[in-house]
Amino acid sequence: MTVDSITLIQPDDWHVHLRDGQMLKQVAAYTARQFGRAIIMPNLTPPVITAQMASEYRLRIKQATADYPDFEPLMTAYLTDSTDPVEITQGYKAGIFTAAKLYPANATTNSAAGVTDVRHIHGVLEAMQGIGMPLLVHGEVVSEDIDVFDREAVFIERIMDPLLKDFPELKVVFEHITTKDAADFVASHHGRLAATITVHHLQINRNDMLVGGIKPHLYCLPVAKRERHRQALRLAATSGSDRFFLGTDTAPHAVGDKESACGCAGIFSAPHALENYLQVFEEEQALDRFEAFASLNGPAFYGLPVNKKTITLEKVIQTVPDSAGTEPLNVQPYRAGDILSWRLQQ
Ligand SMILES: NC(=O)N[C@@H](CC(=O)O)C(=O)O
Ligand SMILES: [Zn+2]
Ligand SMILES: [Zn+2]
Repeated sequence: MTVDSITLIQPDDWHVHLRDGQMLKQVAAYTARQFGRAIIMPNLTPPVITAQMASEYRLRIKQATADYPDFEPLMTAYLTDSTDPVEITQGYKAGIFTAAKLYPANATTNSAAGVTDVRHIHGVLEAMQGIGMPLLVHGEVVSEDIDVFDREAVFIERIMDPLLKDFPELKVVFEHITTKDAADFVASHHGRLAATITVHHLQINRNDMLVGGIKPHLYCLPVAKRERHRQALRLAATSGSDRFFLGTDTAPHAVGDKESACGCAGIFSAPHALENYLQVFEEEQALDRFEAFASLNGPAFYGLPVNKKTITLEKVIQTVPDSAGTEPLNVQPYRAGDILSWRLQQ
């Protein structure tokens, strides 16, 4: 049976980098036009560490998305070695913070101020566990002796597994998983562990990034892995398990910073995120499971209501534009120039 349109409860994006200043102004609407809510990552310079900083940043996002007044940014706190548990819990209780983000120091973009050892934040995690505040984790070790393709799998045994044992009631989201190891770990864990899966990790493997010339616009962290991992992620996303949900990790960097001798990590996937995810579910013959992944599992995990609106995607082809924004901060959308088979009705 062919389907030519699909209507579902409006999805949320549980992992988004909107940046700030001019970049925020030029990328925010791409997220707001599709999603009801978005978990906003705090890795700005300087990072968002206080409730005051988060509420000011939230206002700037609301201004940048004024055309979509119903769009709700959900703010996160950037954890450092010296984060005060009181700051985090008060921010959560005041409704400013929805979650807190653990970046292992130097694991990814703007993570220099991240956590050097999880022991330093045990007090914060204890407090978060007590109030049901989710911990979002960039799950990669940073040890120089660990190959970059193994950093997520090693993180599971060295950090994630002990952390979950130390805090059995803590809600944890393993962000942007890229390996079969992580998908299996989440699926088999009986506690409050979930994972976001990006659309690019469902669509590309490391060959796409490296064969026939290096593609800087497909470089992100965690880096895309072997084909067997991509297949495992597709199985997990379409499995019907409520522990996997949509998180694009859209991470815009100016073209000049991507096409560089030392290019930044991050894929700007916001513009056609839903169309690409839907294509994956169609290819996996799992269209009937898309709404749970995109619109139901995330709110259930976070303890939030589902969105009231619905959206419709139609079987209409469209070409992804080559560029967004203005120089020198112009960005290249994921799959620029490709023809997509679905289109979000506006
Ligand atoms: N995903 C990325 O490759 N980059 C993100 C940071 C992150 O999510 O790790 C960014 O902020 O650019
Ligand atoms: Zn990350
Ligand atoms: Zn991210």
